[in-house]
Amino acid sequence: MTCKNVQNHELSRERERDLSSSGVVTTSTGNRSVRVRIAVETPQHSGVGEPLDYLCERPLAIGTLVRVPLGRREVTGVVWPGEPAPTDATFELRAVTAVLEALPPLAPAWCGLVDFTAAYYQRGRGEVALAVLPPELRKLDDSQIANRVRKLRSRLASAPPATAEPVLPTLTAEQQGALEDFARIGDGADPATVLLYGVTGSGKTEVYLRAAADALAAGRQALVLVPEINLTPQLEARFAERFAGRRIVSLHSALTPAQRLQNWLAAHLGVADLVLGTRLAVFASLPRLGLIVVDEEHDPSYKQQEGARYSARDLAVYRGRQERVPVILGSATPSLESWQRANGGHYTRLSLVDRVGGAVLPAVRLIDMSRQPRAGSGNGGLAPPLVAAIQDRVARGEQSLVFLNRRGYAPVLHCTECGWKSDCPHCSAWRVFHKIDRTLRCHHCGATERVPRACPDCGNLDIAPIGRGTERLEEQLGALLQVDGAAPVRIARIDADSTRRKGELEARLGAVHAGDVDVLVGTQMITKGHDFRRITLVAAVNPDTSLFSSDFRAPERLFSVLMQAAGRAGRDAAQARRSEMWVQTWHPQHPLYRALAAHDFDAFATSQLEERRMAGLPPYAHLALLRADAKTPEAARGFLAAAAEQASDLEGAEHVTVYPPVPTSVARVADVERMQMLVESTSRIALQRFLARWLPSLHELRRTRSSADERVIRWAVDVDPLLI
Ligand SMILES: Nc1ncnc2c1ncn2[C@@H]1O[C@H](COP(=O)(O)OP(=O)(O)OP(=O)(O)O)[C@@H](O)[C@H]1O
Ligand SMILES: [Zn+2]
Repeated sequence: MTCKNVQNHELSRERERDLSSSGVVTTSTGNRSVRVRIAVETPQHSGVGEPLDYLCERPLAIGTLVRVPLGRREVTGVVWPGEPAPTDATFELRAVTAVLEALPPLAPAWCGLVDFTAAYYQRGRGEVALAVLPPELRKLDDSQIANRVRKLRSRLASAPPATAEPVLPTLTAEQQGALEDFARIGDGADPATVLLYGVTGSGKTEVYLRAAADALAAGRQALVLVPEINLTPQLEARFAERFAGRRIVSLHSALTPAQRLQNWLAAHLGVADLVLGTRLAVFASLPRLGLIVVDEEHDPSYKQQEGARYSARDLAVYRGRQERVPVILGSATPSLESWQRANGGHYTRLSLVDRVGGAVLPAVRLIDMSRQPRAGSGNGGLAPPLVAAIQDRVARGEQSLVFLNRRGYAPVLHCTECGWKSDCPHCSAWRVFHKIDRTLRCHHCGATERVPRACPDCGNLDIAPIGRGTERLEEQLGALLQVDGAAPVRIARIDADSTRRKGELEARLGAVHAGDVDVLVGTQMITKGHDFRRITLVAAVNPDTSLFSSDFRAPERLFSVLMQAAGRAGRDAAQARRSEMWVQTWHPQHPLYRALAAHDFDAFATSQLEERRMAGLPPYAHLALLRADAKTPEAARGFLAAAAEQASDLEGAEHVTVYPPVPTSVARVADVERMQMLVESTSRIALQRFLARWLPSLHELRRTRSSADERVIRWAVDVDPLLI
């Protein structure tokens, strides 16, 4: 489809608005037809975000899926709420080609969620609607969908095998109290949003399970969101075990298109009782929705980073209010946004301050690296007391977890002779050395090359890695931990590289849970959510790198990652007292580490919120980022500057501040230069209104800047951006 076709359609809609009629027109063939408003997927750059009008022989229920012509293609669309534009009998609208009747219509509330998402994140409604439906729905015709529905229904005709009633653990007093409070506040006409603030290992999952059981018992469906479902097979298993007689489906991007459609259908038809999914599952169609849980609500992966850049956590809260369903946001380290809302009474805070079974949180040990032997003295940058402490654990048959948020062997290779470094020719970034397959890989554009035998600039044979990633850490630990005559130390590495093959992650986690691993090495993948039972030592070997980042959210993220990592140690009460969290740092006096050592989230959050308030940053101000990509930095900057110029003339401009364009943190990726411009307002509504006035004109601005040195490849807006 070309933009022109869309525009033509749009233009004719403009003309239609001038004329009114009963909504029934006579087409050239004499059939009486009604107008229907249909959301279709139009590309964002076309500037057409609103549903389009079509003709149909009969009225269609809101939420019905249809096939309609759009430009030269035929596409899937959804009958949308709202009045079609008044009719213009002289103009012939195009007709709906097919009605997908096998599928019950989507609920008006679902359309409302999409409407909100589109308006809030400044995208087209049709684009959002179609992007969040299973892609298969766009490909199948009515009889194929009917087939899928029939198969699903017949497969589910028999009730799931009834199994023995699961044995429920006796609730702790805190869990009991939280559930009672939850039931009480959930009873009112306006179900509450609850922030379940529970320290790591306090048994938040049990609270979710009970709340879900109540919703199911009341004949409702429960939606449980998790940050990354493939990281939490354990959670899936716990729900499956607890609700053995119920239908549980998962919704996440790792499913095959056919599975995703099937699971989505099970939710939409109301046959699934429980939906467990990642951020996209917030859009699941759930006719009997009765509860929404957002586990690890602080997790950055709830924010979509392309297309409509929505926050599934925030949409869950919106959806709960709209559908009058209680929402539980759970975390040991809530986002500062949620924490502040709880402080302000917008959310009800329920706290679990103790770990289950009397387990205590691990003692935090800050190792001052300036007092340790320097790297290069054979210790691989690992403090000798830490190595000794891990050795002790190995000898006692306990597990350790060593955390480093950088994969690969070394972040850069360099030539000791001429100073050459392994930069990426396409990005403003180094290419990472992966020893396992002797490649240099750019983690931004994916460019991969064999490691050169000699320096490409001077031919020197002596090229060496600088710094360390998880692959090297694994190698160093292997060398340092092995004691002569002792059994080999079993080290497992879990990161995106080591778990690329299907089943590999489950296998490695399984080995850890089974006790077949002594030391677990990995990236953030291993620090969140897992209920490890045998880990008594957690170490963060290089957390300082994010201490002085320019991103104002970096301290919040670091604190949360470290607290979550610490939370993997000592979860079994029997081992808790000898559990430790080690932090290698050059800044042991830093307030962030001090708060960590005291396990004092409240103190940390309070001081961060105060800093944010003084600096006028979220949650006290509201932000949007306008980004532009172009072949040259000048073109990207020029576009943003011109956009800022336009902004200054708009109504409501006095309520927002538009900052000058700056390069993004990695300014060039795959030969594309990226610039961004921050837009800020103390009022969320003022910002929303302003963006809605401003952004439509940028499509035109982009078209007019067409000369080779002015052209931008794309622009996009990110409302409530997480990464600045
Ligand atoms: N009432 C209970 N009685 C006995 N064991 C319990 C009870 N509640 C939870 N547990 C167990 O306590 C452990 C920790 O619970 P859970 O994993 O839910 O913690 P969490 O609060 O989600 O922690 P994290 O934030 O670290 O993920 C689990 O092994 C769980 O089975
Ligand atoms: Zn690159």
